[in-house]
Amino acid sequence: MAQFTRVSGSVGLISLKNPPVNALSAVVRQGIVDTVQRALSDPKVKSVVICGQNGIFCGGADIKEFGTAMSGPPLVPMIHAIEAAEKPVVAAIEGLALGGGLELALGCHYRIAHSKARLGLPEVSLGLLPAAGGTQRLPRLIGVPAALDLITTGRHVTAAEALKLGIVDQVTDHNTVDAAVKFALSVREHSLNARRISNNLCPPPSDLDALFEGAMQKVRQTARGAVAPVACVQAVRAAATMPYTQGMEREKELMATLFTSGQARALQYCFFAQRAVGRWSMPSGARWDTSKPRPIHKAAVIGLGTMGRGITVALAQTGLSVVAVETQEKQLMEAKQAVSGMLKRGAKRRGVAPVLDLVSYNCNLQAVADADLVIEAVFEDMDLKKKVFQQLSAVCKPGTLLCTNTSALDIDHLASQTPNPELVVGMHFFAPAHVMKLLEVVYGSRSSPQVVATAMQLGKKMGKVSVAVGNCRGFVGNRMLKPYMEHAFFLLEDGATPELVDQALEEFGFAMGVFRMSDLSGLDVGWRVRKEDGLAHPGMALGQAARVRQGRRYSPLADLLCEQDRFGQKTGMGWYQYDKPGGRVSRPDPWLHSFLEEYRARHGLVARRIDHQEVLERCLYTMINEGFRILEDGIAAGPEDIDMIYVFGYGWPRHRGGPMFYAGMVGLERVLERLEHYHQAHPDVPYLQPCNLLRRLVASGSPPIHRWREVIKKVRSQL
Ligand SMILES: CC/C=C\CC(=O)SCCNC(=O)CCNC(=O)[C@H](O)C(C)(C)COP(=O)(O)OP(=O)(O)OC[C@H]1O[C@@H](n2cnc3c(N)ncnc32)[C@H](O)[C@@H]1OP(=O)(O)O
Repeated sequence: MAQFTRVSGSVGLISLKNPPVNALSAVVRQGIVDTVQRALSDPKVKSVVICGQNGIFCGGADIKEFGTAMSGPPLVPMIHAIEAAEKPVVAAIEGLALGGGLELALGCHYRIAHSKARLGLPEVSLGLLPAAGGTQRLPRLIGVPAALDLITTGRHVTAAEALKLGIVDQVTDHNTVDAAVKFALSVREHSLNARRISNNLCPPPSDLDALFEGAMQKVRQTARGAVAPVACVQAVRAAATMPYTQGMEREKELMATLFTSGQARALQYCFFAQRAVGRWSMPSGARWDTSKPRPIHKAAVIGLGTMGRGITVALAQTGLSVVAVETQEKQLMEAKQAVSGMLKRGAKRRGVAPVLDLVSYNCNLQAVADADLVIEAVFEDMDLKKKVFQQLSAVCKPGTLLCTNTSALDIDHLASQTPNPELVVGMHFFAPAHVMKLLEVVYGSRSSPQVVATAMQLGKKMGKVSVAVGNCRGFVGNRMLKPYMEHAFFLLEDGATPELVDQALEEFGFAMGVFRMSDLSGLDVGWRVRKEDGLAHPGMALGQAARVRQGRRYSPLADLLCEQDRFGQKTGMGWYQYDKPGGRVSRPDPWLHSFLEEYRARHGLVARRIDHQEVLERCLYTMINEGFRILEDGIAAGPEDIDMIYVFGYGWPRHRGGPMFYAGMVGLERVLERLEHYHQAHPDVPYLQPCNLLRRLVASGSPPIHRWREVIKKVRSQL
């Protein structure tokens, strides 16, 4: 709602009240319409200030309302009425003015911001555009290039940048409402014509066509199939080329296409899912709101390879004191140099001093004795990790949390090496660990809720999206990756090339196709795991039995490449070729194509034409099927957890919402039907067998994703 008071004799003060961010819900919009009318019709009121309660101006339209039938007064006429007012209206911007909130402020005649406020039009990240006049007013106010930047990226600007750009008229370090009231008193007699942004023309850019062509090219390159950034450019073009009223029509038209697009739904789902994963729960009933995290003052990292270095940087950047341990002196010195470099570069980017002093380096495990939390990041080898956990149990002070960065190994087995298994938890970071936003927090059967809460909170402090998951081989992310990759190999056997598979996945929106990704992360990683699992060893890839392992279809293609030292980028060849070891630009490799032909001939396989649809269905639907198994097994609490893991850790296109959301968009019946079809064609691939939960969901009428938990509960209770 909105409250009205008269202050300083003649200033009408309208204050938005809708905690936590004063979103413009129907009630708030109605409140604004009513209070503005009251202020304008009150002869004692000579000017008006609009502010938000609790230190926040406005977080924009109420996103929760987007999926519902809209009620209450619409934003556009409401903002027009404010702009058309004959009394000066001043926006007092504290905290945030985002989306519809900033558009409301742009309808006011003046804007005063607190120095700590942030402003922006982030609609693009929700699959929308600023359709309450934002695409038409902002370019008129600050020019086309700056408006294009803000609207297509959705980035927030500080008050200082907003002042420089001309979005706000004044910045204050003091009480913003007091400053705005004072300002409103000083302008009460001023003419308002020039202050109505919609009256103004866009400052003409020098080469309009080149500017918009460049902008369009840029968004098409970075958007990976997202439609909103393209519509944003089109809407700003309308501002630059059309009178205001026509521009508003164009804005409305473009918004209508976006609003009904699946992408907007997916992106809005991601917005809420990202927040929902913070409200974690465990099968024991322990929850985020009943488990209190422990304070962590000092952390330690054991093993300073790529992962350990990144984790050290991420911890130090939160302000924690970190002991970094690597037993070999030479590697320790190399790691110290690398970590210091990363800290310096990070600090430079953020315009702060590097926190080099927070990290101490040591060859001796004894140095972690007084740490509150230790993260083990040694080589992915169970025996080695077990040894480290045994040593840590002897060295650490009582109560120290013991965390492992394993990407797949059994947390319970590691926990059993310590006298206090309740203190053990997985913290699975993604490389590079100081950059990637995802953290899988893996609880074992005996991890205490307090320990999980501590790991989740630490992840949040590091700026990560932390997702709590249960313990199983590969946890959530890597467990689902296995059938996805396996199917990519089968597709090569059946007639595809790495280029074809990658192109289908990249056109779908993945940052990188499965083979390019495999070359980047190194083929040897998976090879080592398969060898440990008894699935691969030299010579096994020959003969008729080569394509059957443990009673099911197996593709030895990746093993065969590894046997020839084709480990990907690091060796300059893998699924693609590179100009040198460590090279990054992939090129199709004629050697690989002949190798595939020979391989198929040797095994009596006849290559057939594979299209993009088959690639997507076989790779993605098997991955999705495994996601349903994960839900059934209780490894993830809900589909949002899986989706956020894939969006933040595996390059799944955000505008497609994550694999489970995507399954809902495709239609669960369709996913089930295609899995059944492929399973019939490939009965030796168990991953293709539709899982029980998927069948149950379809049998329950394919409910929307937010209602899956009800069915999941029933299925779990029957297992
Ligand atoms: C005609 C169309 C015109 C206009 C279109 C729009 O205005 S679209 C909306 C544009 N605004 C945004 O995109 C802002 C979205 N919100 C945020 O980016 C952040 O929430 C924000 C405001 C920066 C605050 O971040 P913080 O980390 O402090 O808190 P958190 O994100 O956890 O949010 C707290 C709770 O508020 C809910 N919420 C935030 N913004 C909105 C919103 N615009 N509508 C509805 N709800 C919103 C958020 O979900 C959190 O809720 P909770 O239940 O606690 O999880």
